[in-house]
Amino acid sequence: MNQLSYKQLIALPVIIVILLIIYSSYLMSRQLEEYARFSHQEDQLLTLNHAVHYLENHGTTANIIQQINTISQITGKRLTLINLQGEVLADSALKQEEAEALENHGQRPEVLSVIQNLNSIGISWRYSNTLKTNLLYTTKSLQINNSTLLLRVAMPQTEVYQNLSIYRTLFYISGTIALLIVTGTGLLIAKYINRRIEEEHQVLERKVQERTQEISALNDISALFSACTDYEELYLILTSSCQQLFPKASGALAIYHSSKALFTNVTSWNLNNSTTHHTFSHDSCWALKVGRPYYKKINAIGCAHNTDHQLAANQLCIPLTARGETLGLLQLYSDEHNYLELNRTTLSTLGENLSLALAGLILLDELRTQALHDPLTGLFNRRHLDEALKSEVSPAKRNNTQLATMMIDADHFKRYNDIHGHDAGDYVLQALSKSILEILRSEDIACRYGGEEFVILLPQTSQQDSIEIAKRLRRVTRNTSLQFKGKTLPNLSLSIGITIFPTDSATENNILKQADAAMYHAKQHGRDQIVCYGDIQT
Ligand SMILES: Nc1nc2c(ncn2[C@@H]2O[C@H](COP(=O)(O)OP(=O)(O)OP(=O)(O)O)[C@@H](O)[C@H]2O)c(=O)[nH]1
Repeated sequence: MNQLSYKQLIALPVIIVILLIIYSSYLMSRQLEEYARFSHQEDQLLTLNHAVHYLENHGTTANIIQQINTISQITGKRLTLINLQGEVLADSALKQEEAEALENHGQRPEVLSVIQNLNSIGISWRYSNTLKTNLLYTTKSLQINNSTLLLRVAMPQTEVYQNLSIYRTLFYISGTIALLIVTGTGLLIAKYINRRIEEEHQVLERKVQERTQEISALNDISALFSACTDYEELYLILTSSCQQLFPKASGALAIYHSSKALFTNVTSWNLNNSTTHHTFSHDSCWALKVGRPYYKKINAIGCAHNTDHQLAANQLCIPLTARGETLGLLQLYSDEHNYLELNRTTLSTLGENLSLALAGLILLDELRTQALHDPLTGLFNRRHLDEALKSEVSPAKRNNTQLATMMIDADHFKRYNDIHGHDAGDYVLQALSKSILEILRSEDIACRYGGEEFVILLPQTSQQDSIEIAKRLRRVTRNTSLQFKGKTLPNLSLSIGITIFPTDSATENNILKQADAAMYHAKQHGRDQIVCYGDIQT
């Protein structure tokens, strides 16, 4: 629908106001006429009363006609003296002989009513045949020298209408002024409303534009999030996006470590560096406790994890969850009044996108772990061993250090399975893997090579040191008590082959062959022993 102009908007109310004014003018005019007639009648009755009173006190039969004429001159009204038979005795508007020649007034309504009741006052608005004009007649009885007479006062109605026309003129002038004021005010109000609507419209348009830009920016961020292949990339995009989209806010991202049941800040922006690496528990955040975003206004209760930013006016914590699991916490701080509140929807959407991205990375991690690990023992698998060999040989070559490779095989494992069952075999392989991990350093790499065979890469390790490690492993394996389904299982013996790069002239391609050859040699010579490839070559 086309927008109406403010003139169109006020046209209908103005027409209604004008009609109302015309109608009320008509009513008012009638009221004014009533009022004018009433006030003139009152005025005339006052004159009549005064005249009667005066004549009763000062009038005599001899001077009555003169008195009437005098009063008429003073008041400007016509006075007529009539007897109870209706005969006119005197009239201030006529000569005495003309007055006496007048027809009997006994049937005039204002006279007749007083003749019938001497205490009453006769009033009549009518046409005067004598004066040829409309008059207001009022009549009252009076006592002069013990005789009862009637005094009639008359006044032309033209006076009434003169006053009425003054009243009307005043009314129309004030009405026109009022109409002009009302119309002018209406126009101004309509103009003001129209301007406000226009402003509101512009504000809305601006908001829609901003929201569209925000949505587009969020889409871009979401696309970048989903393209991330590692956490560092994700943190970088989050930090730069938040700084760009919400320049008046600072913030941090914490990741949940289920193993420790703790959150650790992994990145932050516009905050001091101590925020990153800050660790806190689930209970120290209201958002985590209630399971939905928590917005803290100024002076409200803040979260306990927010130790450095307790003074920030506003704080918004958004739990990051996916498939019902808590993955992390997005924290935002701002000293700008209402800033976070105004951007809450966008920040929540950002939080949702971030949750999805984190869930994607966790899944990717799980897939990577599955792809590179052996499901039974949790050690690296053969695929990872190939990669690890390449990445360990290079630094050994570059730094001229030794890389020890150990091939471990459980002795007579087939028999073990046959006697104690496949499940017990699995259990023993898991126990052996645990023992291997226990004796290794963090930089060592343990892999399940296949079946009951294991390979360990020991960077920067000499033959002597690797023999010590192998001995320790055999000792631990021998001494570990194996309890399975209420039974104590016998311990395994191990045959271990060792080769040292580059001492044993091994190359990247034959390290495993040499370790296998040494292990095979151990098998051939009675099992349960450690053989170094270098020793069987000499
Ligand atoms: N329980 C269990 N057994 C496995 C697994 N992988 C391989 N094996 C068994 O390990 C046994 C290996 O047998 P062999 O290669 O003959 O070797 P061995 O019996 O250990 O004899 P030597 O190596 O000569 O001492 C086979 O019976 C396989 O079935 C596994 O994941 N779990």
